[in-house]
Amino acid sequence: MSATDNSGHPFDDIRQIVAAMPQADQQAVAAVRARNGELTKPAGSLGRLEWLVEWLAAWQAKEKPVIARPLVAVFAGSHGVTAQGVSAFPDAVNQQMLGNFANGGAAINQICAAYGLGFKVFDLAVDMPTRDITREPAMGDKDAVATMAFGMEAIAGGTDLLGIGEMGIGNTTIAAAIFTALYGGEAAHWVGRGTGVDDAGLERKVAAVEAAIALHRDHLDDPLAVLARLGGREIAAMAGAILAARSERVPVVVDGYVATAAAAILHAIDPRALDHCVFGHLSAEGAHRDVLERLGKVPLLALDMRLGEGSGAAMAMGLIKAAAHCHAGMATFAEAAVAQKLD
Ligand SMILES: O=C(O)c1ccc[n+]([C@@H]2O[C@H](COP(=O)([O-])O)[C@@H](O)[C@H]2O)c1
Ligand SMILES: Cc1cc2nc[nH]c2cc1C
Repeated sequence: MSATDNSGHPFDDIRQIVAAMPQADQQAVAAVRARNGELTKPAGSLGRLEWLVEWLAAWQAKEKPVIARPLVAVFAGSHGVTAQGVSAFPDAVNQQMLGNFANGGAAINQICAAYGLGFKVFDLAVDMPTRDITREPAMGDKDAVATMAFGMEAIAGGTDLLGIGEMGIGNTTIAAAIFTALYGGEAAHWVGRGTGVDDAGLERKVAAVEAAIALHRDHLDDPLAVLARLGGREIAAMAGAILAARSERVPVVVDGYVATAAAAILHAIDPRALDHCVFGHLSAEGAHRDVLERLGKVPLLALDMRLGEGSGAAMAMGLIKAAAHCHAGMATFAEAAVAQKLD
């Protein structure tokens, strides 16, 4: 199925892919549970690590899940809304950080190196910002769908665990606008300090989100219209990548507040759309906890991180790898001649 068919409204293609999503493989989950009961540890003693292996098995449809080619995909975009003075950093940082990623100098390079994770960057035309959402739709509907299709390429090289992250000065304002559109409430509830704006910057962010919601209010019923009107290209691409991963049964680890905005768009289309996703960490961006509760997700880590660039997802991928290793490599009680629990 292609996301760029010419027939009908461009959003129809995305809805078709969502409607055709595969579901969890319960047989693989049952096999993991059975082996888990034999391994040399008290039942349940690896806590959520045990659940993580069930989750991997459910989506990989494998009785022994493998993480041989983990990949962190980082999507970079630029935002016209920065004209409203909503970030502590200039737009130029986007291009400069692309250079830093390529040279191995960013935090994400080091986390990937530490945990043996592949790393790929997708440049969503950082030299061509989306339009300022306080004045115009960020993108046309076709652009948004084409950008989702580009994001779907993230898994083209093959991966068995996909981390989703982003880079985009101004995109915590974009994420806050998306959450305000999806969930309602005061803009101030969804706005945080991002890269570290001062109080005046925070006020400008709230004003920008309020202006964007007022301008686009008659067009925010459809989550894909929310994505096109308010979203950045990297957010559309992340939504595409998460959806493509589902179609190919690749488990996904979502990064922080901004990446969660992409996931929330899919969840608003179909609440089952994130069943193949875990959330790597609880971002320091204040409203992340509220969003994760709405998505019914418990973050794996809480490290007060607020960097983006897939860093929180990558940290969690290290522990997911360890969970898979325990399951695959531990001895059973019989193999190790260890006495079982007393009855
Ligand atoms: O996703 C998060 O939790 C997060 C929280 C704070 C900042 N960021 C990163 O910081 C940039 C956006 O911050 P800002 O202040 O420019 O909106 C962007 O590059 C994000 O990757 C990301
Ligand atoms: C330096 C810098 C690095 C980043 N990585 C992700 N977002 C970022 C924002 C800034 C400002």
